[in-house]
Amino acid sequence: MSDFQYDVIYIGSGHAAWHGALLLNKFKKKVAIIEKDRISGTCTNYGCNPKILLEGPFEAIESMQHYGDIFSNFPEVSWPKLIEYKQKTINPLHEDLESIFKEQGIDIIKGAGQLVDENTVLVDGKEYTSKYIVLATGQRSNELDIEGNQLIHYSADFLDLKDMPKRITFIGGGFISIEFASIAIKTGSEVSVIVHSDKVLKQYHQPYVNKLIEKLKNEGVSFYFEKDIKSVEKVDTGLKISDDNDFMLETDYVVNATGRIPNVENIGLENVGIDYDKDGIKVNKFMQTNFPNIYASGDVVSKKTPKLTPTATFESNYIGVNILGSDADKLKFPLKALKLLPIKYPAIPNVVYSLPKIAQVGMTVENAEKKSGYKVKTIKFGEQLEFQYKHETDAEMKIVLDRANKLKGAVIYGSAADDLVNILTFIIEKKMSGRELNKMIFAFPSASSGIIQLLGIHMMGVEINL
Ligand SMILES: Cc1cc2nc3c(=O)[nH]c(=O)nc-3n(C[C@H](O)[C@H](O)[C@H](O)COP(=O)(O)OP(=O)(O)OC[C@H]3O[C@@H](n4cnc5c(N)ncnc54)[C@H](O)[C@@H]3O)c2cc1C
Ligand SMILES: NC(=O)c1ccc[n+]([C@@H]2O[C@H](COP(=O)([O-])OP(=O)(O)OC[C@H]3O[C@@H](n4cnc5c(N)ncnc54)[C@H](O)[C@@H]3O)[C@@H](O)[C@H]2O)c1
Repeated sequence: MSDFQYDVIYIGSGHAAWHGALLLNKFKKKVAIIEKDRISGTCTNYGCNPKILLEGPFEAIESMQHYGDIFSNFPEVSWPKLIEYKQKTINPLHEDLESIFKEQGIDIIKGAGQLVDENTVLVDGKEYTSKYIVLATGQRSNELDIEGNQLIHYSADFLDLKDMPKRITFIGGGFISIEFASIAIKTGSEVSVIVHSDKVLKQYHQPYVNKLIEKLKNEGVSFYFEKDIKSVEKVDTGLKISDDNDFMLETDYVVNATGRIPNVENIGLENVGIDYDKDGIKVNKFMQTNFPNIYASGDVVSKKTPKLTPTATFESNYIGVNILGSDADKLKFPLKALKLLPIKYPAIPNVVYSLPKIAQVGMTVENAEKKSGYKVKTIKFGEQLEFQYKHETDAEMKIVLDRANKLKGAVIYGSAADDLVNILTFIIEKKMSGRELNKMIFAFPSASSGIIQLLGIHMMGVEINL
């Protein structure tokens, strides 16, 4: 053991931290996690987990609706009871994880951590020293510098709303607005989405995004494009949202979902001289900051890679293995293979958890259409596999194949897009051929088996127009 109290200190306890912390702890490293809020970070407490829990009952009803008049009545969701259920299920998670970390021998230090020098972190007036430090402070909701800012709420507030307001408005056209609008409209609330530009979900295949927007509009969501909101004001009948021109909308509740910004302030970056920019902390290809013993991980990193839970987890494991150094030889493949090699991300699937979902992985259709040597095929599996795919007839996907008919990318529109995209990610990563895919046996009937079969036929280079 060195002169330091710890081998590794993590500032932040989200996915970018705890996966690596557990790994290092397993290899007898002395580890501490500093956290100023709930242990386990945004995804567990205020993000992915509560969101998917709230979406579940509405998705179940929507899948019943695909059966047309087979059902004569549809159940009604009690939002207050759903929130109670969410609180009962999600609220204990941070304590459960805290207990697990402590049982494993990881020290949990509650409070805001701030670097004092390259080996010292200050928490509530007490200093802790460590050989390595991992900065994993994540992001927070962007605030709009507009009049009436104090009347605006954020994603975490929405996920804890005891009663759904009669009228609710989301500002922003990204993941959070679209996912939450998909839920809110199902509760009978009057839902509006105000968008800065002329597009929503810019990074996704726009024909599928437009299909989703049309569906949401049909359900009653109002979209207002190219609006630059300048004020929110309390009026007798609710809240008035305005821009600098003549746009005005009355609502009861406003959610600002205009993006998230990295938590780089007040963590002592200046005390040490750690480089950062508006997108986060700068790192090299080994996830090290400009101080080799200080790493940054997850959402707080300035990176082109999507800021998601799986990428934060991947980085956390990668950093853990690199810190382990020689101990990494004891690790099993593939973690061992990461040791001291520059970080290399595999294909990263990403999903909009709207109703229905849109998922993308690998090369986009747009890029494939610009480059030579790639073809784009459309598989209308909702129509072609009507009963297997639970009567969701407008579900479909577009696949990108290279000259050898290997799968390079895909975009999926449909309620099972999240699971399907994982299968397609596997096929892309394993560079499977159509022949290899067709040699395998999959359970039948299932939504995925039929889709894989259609995919396999395309990957054999067979032109099909079913
Ligand atoms: C509403 C919502 C839905 C989302 N849905 C998805 C999804 O479906 N799929 C997906 O992949 N991603 C989703 N995300 C993104 C995902 O939550 C993040 O990518 C992920 O949480 C990043 O992990 P992290 O550890 O880098 O940061 P975080 O989980 O944000 O953890 C950072 C932690 O650091 C703590 N901290 C900050 N400063 C200090 C300090 N000075 N001292 C001590 N502690 C500090 C914070 O309190 C926080 O707990 C969603 C995000 C939101 C907001
Ligand atoms: N399913 C998922 O994986 C998922 C779900 C939710 C959140 N997230 C993560 O959380 C992040 C934050 O989500 P988000 O929806 O807040 O951000 P986002 O980056 O997805 O979208 C932000 C939206 O706000 C708009 N905008 C920016 N400034 C604006 C302004 N001044 N006025 C009006 N609109 C403005 C942008 O044009 C964009 O449409 C995501 O980027 C993602 O990393 C992921």
